[in-house]
Amino acid sequence: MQVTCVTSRRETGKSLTEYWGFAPLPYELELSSPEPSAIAEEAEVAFLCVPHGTAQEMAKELVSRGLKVIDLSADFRLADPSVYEAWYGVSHRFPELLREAVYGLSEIYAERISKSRLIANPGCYPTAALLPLVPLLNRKLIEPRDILIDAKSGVSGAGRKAEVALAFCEVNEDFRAYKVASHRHTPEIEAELSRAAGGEVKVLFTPHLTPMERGIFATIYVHPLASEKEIYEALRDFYAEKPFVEVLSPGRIPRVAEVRGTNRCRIGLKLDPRTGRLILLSVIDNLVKGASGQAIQNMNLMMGWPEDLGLPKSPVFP
Ligand SMILES: NC(=O)C1=CN([C@@H]2O[C@H](COP(=O)(O)OP(=O)(O)OC[C@H]3O[C@@H](n4cnc5c(N)ncnc54)[C@H](OP(=O)(O)O)[C@@H]3O)[C@@H](O)[C@H]2O)C=CC1
Ligand SMILES: CC(=O)N[C@@H](CCC(=O)OP(=O)(O)O)C(=O)O
Repeated sequence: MQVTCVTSRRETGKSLTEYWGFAPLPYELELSSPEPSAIAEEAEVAFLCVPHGTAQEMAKELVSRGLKVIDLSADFRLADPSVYEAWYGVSHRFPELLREAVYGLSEIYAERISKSRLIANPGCYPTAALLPLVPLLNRKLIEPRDILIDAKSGVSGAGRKAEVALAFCEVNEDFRAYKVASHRHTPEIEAELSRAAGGEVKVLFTPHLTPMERGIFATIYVHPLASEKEIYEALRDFYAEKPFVEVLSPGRIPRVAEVRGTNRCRIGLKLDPRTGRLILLSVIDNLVKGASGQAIQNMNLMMGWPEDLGLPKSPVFP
């Protein structure tokens, strides 16, 4: 794969290495403005890393010019345009394209992704929550009611733009919940869980911001319908052939440091015998499995390449 075009409206004309010193050298690319016709001349695949509402227009332009598109925004994640409008405050202008888009949760929809030209890359919190829950709901090993998702994210989850609430002194040594009972990832999680359960599923989802650069830790409380051992074996077997999802033996608790910089999702589980609840613990790197890593995994699937091509599996520690 060769990167042929990187866009930015504000930094147009700067060399990529001047703007972003981490790019591998030598790299002669110059940042250009996001012009679909110019992008289409240079590329076969496009990753859209622009805000919600902006991506839909770009996706339409690029798909109609024959490109495969992986959209990292939420514009094609919610199948129902009225749900999208209710949560994102903008209408969907391309409902036909929305119907065609495939939700890019790689491990669950690999087959459909490989045949699609437009992928809705999942949100970071939904990726962490859905990977443990979808196979269990699908196999009726947990109840589809009273699912509580308590999730914590590093600050890079909010993007790179400057914002007072995300400045060092605001975030460091703090820990806060936000968008309580109103986060826009709730309908995304519910839509996928409902599909897996074959009926409507509602969840309580509370996101938190932690003073980490990257990482998501989701603690999920469910009512089990099978023993801890059966649930563990079902998850382990489901992901046995999947290169990036690792299911830990019951009682082994994953850490975000174990997935930092990788495309891994690590899942732990433990039954609380006192309450009868099962606790699922899921960790990902929000920027990799929660965003660009899963986007590359989806490109690999779309191109018919090995799924793990170019993707990091080992974390850097300490
Ligand atoms: N951070 C994360 O963990 C995750 C992010 N995402 C999603 O990925 C996308 C990118 O996120 P992230 O990189 O974090 O966000 P940033 O805010 O860091 O970057 C947004 C980018 O979009 C460009 N942009 C902004 N407005 C427009 C516009 N109207 N037209 C064209 N380009 C525009 C900006 O460049 P310029 O203004 O120079 O054009 C900038 O490069 C978003 O949709 C986000 O929701 C998905 C999963 C995880
Ligand atoms: C810490 C933080 O602010 N996180 C972001 C989620 C980022 C993400 O993955 O979601 P999208 O792709 O849907 O933007 C938030 O809560 O909005």
